[in-house]
Order: sequence, then structure tokens, then C-alpha cells
Amino acid sequence: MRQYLDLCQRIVDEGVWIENERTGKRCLTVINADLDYRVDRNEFPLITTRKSYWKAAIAELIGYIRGYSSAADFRKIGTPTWNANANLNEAWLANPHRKGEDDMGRVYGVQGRAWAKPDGGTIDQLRKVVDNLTKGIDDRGEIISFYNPGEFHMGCLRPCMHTHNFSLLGDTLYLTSYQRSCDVPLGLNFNQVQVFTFLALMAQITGHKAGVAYHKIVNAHIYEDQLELMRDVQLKREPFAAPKLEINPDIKSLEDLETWVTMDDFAVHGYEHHPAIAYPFSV
Ligand SMILES: Nc1nc(=O)c2c([nH]1)NC[C@@H]1CN(c3ccc(C(=O)N[C@@H](CCC(=O)O)C(=O)O)cc3)CN21
Ligand SMILES: O=c1ccn([C@H]2C[C@H](O)[C@@H](COP(=O)(O)O)O2)c(=O)[nH]1
Repeated sequence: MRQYLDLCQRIVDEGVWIENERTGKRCLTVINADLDYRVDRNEFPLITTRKSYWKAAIAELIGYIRGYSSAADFRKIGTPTWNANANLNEAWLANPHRKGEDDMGRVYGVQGRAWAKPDGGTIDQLRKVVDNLTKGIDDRGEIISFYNPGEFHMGCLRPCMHTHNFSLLGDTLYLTSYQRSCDVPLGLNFNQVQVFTFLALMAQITGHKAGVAYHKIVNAHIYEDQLELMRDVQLKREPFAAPKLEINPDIKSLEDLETWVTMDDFAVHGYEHHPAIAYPFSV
């Protein structure tokens, strides 16, 4: 939690104002941030200086794991977070590749589970990583990448957290996740939960201990209409201790995650937090 607040404070103190053409807003921006999460100690990196909607964040992750491409599927498992990008962005609405209401196109999980090969067929990146890790293999390329420039024009948004690289050291699993662009008040709140939970889940289904998750961010920003709430409200609050994440131990395979898992299979214990803050969202 302290590292999150330090990043927010650093943006407020040292950030540079950058015009963003896509959203038409200015962002206070810094370059490079390194965060790490102690999954081994179950220190769940949930923001405590405001109410955090952790179930929606985990629902997003499960949707990526399942390869969802529709905001309706994300809603069904518990998160409204893709509604705006699928249905309110002018450029995407006018895009001939959009297949109607709620379609997100070939983003995130679609690339993770069905990366199109130029010579036909698809690659299931996640399946390969799960199979190798289950056998105790780390070929130094246990990478799931959502970043496919050849298909950017077929999706509503380029992936922000775009690469997840798993590593095995003995019987301990590590994760390094890369993010190119980070909406610190809204997105990071979710992304921290996702990086932590992804490592915890992958360790559980491949039969390893979870180690540390490393989260590397390039462009970290606060939108102009979020700054006051961050500077004058959230940053004035004292954080509480990290809560714990409990995952249903019956989740034992990728198939379990693909088929029956719901948000009821996750619980958070000891979550003490300050009141909610409704940050503006930029489409
Ligand atoms: N500008 C922007 N920021 C993002 O963080 C972001 C995008 N766009 N587009 C793609 C996804 C969607 N994500 C989102 C979208 C909405 C919320 C959001 O509104 N969160 C609220 C309430 C969530 C709820 O009610 O479940 C929050 O207070 O955290 C968070 C992340 C993260 N990503
Ligand atoms: O998981 C996510 C997804 C998105 N974001 C934020 C980062 C940016 O503010 C926007 C994406 O805009 P681009 O113009 O494509 O960079 O969404 C996030 O923080 N986390």
C-alpha cells in the first residue's frame, strides 16, 4: 500500500503534464515505476485509502483467462469495467471490425488464448505456460503476451498490462508483469489485485508455492479531472494494514478456472478501508 501512495505522491510532486489525444484530456505523468507484491506472505495489495472493488478486478482477470471478447461476458462474471470501451468510444463504434453491442474485438484474453498464426490456426499461450509449469518446466520463455500490433485495428483498446512472464526457482513460482500505460487512480487499483491474484492462482493450479509478483509500469498517470481527489482527499488518508486473499482450494486446474469458478470462490479477510472515492473515467 505504501508503494502505491508513494507513486501517487511522486506523480503529484514530479509529474509532467502531457496532452492525450485519444481521450482529449491532459495527464500528469511520470515514467517508470516498479511495484512488488508478497504473494508468499499473502499481503494482498488492496488499496485501503479508499474502498476498492476487488471482486470486479478479479472478475476481469478471470475474463482474460477465459479469453472473453464481450463486455456482456465480463458483466456476467461480475464487472462492468469493459462497458465503456466496448460501447462508448467513437473510434471503436465506427470501426468495421466491431461485431455489434458489447464486442471488444481481439484484445487481451483473445490474444492470450487464441493468437492467430499467419499460416493458419491459433496459439493458446496460457495453456502452454500452465502445461510447462505443471511439469516443473521453466524454459525461460513462460510468457503470455497480449500485445499484438498486427491486430490493434481489430480491438477497442491496446492492452495496458500486456505481458506476464512466469519463472520457476525450485518449487517457487514468480511472476513479472509489464504495463505500458497506467491510470493510477482507477486502473492500478485493479491491476495490483490482478498481478497478485494471477500469481496466486497459477501457483495453485500448477502445484507450486507462490513467491513474489513484480509489476513494472512505464507511463503512470493521473488524468486532469482526477487530480484534486487524489491530492486533496486520497493522499491525505493514512493506510490500513494489508488484508488477506482466500482462494477456494478446490480450484485445481485451468479447466476449473474456465468452467465453474465464480467470484464466490474468492474472499478477502481483514479489509479495513476509508470511504469510496468516485474517480472520473476517461473513455
Ligand atoms: N481510462 C481508463 N482507465 C482504466 O483504468 C481502464 C480503461 N480506461 N479501459 C480499460 C480498462 C477498464 N478498467 C477499469 C474500468 C473502470 C473502472 C472503474 O470505474 N472503477 C471504479 C468502480 C468499479 C465498480 O463499480 O466495479 C472504482 O472506483 O474503482 C476501473 C477499471 C481498467 N481499464
Ligand atoms: O488494465 C488497465 C487497462 C487500462 N488502463 C488505462 C491506462 C490508460 O489511462 C487507459 C488506456 O489508454 P491508452 O491511450 O491506450 O494508453 O487505460 C489501466 O490503467 N489498466
